[in-house]
Amino acid sequence: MEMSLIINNLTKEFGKTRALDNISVEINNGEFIAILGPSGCGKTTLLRIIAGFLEPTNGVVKMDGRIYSDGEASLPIEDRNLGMVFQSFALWPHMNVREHIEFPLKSKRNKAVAEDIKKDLVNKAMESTGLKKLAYRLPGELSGGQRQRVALARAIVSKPDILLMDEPLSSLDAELKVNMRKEIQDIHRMTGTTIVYVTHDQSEALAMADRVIIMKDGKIEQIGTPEEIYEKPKTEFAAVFVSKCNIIKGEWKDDIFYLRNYDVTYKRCDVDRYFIEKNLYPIRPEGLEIIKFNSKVKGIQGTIINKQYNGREIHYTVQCKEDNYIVYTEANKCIELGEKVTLIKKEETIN
Ligand SMILES: Nc1ncnc2c1ncn2[C@@H]1O[C@H](COP(=O)(O)OP(=O)(O)OP(=O)(O)O)[C@@H](O)[C@H]1O
Repeated sequence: MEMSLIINNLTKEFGKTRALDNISVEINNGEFIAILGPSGCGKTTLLRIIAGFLEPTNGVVKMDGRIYSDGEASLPIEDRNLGMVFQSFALWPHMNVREHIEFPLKSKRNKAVAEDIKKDLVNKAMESTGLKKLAYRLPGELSGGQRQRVALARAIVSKPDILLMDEPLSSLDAELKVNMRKEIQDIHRMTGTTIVYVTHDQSEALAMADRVIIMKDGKIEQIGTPEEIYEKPKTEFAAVFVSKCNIIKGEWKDDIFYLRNYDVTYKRCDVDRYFIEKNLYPIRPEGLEIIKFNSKVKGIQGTIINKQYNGREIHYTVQCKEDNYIVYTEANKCIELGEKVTLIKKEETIN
């Protein structure tokens, strides 16, 4: 596949704060990329540099061979063919839906586009976002989800090379969020646009993206497909942030892991070298089984200190000596708060 957006050794410093620390990534044409990380990790800074709102301290951003920024020269924002959707959708109260969507086509760079083509582009953008019937409504007469769709339609109308999205769903309620995910995926499929999507919500990133970039402290921790990121985390941070892994301490000797504090061993499954070097074993919450305390069974002993019913599953927090572990079980399993239990690693667990 043809490379589209190339980011090379990108660094951004604000005074003493290094918001981006030597970031390199190549994004394919038409790819849906999620940038995932906690608050302050540099996601927005990366997006703002791609957009052209910020200049990097060092490094290069190139789009289809064209230099966007290289630390010296910089292509002005209006000459980068971008669509943008941000957390606050910034709609003008006096402009109706249709006028909002027409607006980007009135810019200088679209001057040469014929009126009937513009009309066609606006109609297509309204159709793909389901806004046709609402064309003459003002923002104040729309629901949150409908306003978000106007922002999306406005961003895609001029067929951008890249669509940049910064936490676009964060102000919507839970149900609407899940519906809008589907709409964004539909738009991606229909338009084939490259999408760079910033979020701190791992379920959003895993659900929609072709590849996920996990960031921490201005650095890339891991890049991979949602499956790779979830099933084969390569760092402790990726394992905990995305898969909610329990990080069990102990010691590796060849392919056997000896747990610290317990007379228990685990055989090596698909555990990344990173964890072996650090004498750790990451286990996802569904990779442990809870049984009522049984001193004859070799496992981690602990006490249930929290229980959350979650529909299909129950999420338990189990206090085991100095560590707390999270375990998900089927909802029909009945273990009470305060009960003593034994945790056993399921055989089939990948890690
Ligand atoms: N204009 C600025 N001046 C100084 N420091 C800044 C500036 N913009 C960002 N930073 C710092 O750079 C770091 C990265 O910020 P950034 O906004 O990229 O994080 P983020 O991952 O998008 O966080 P959030 O999810 O909270 O928006 C933070 O430590 C932030 O305080």
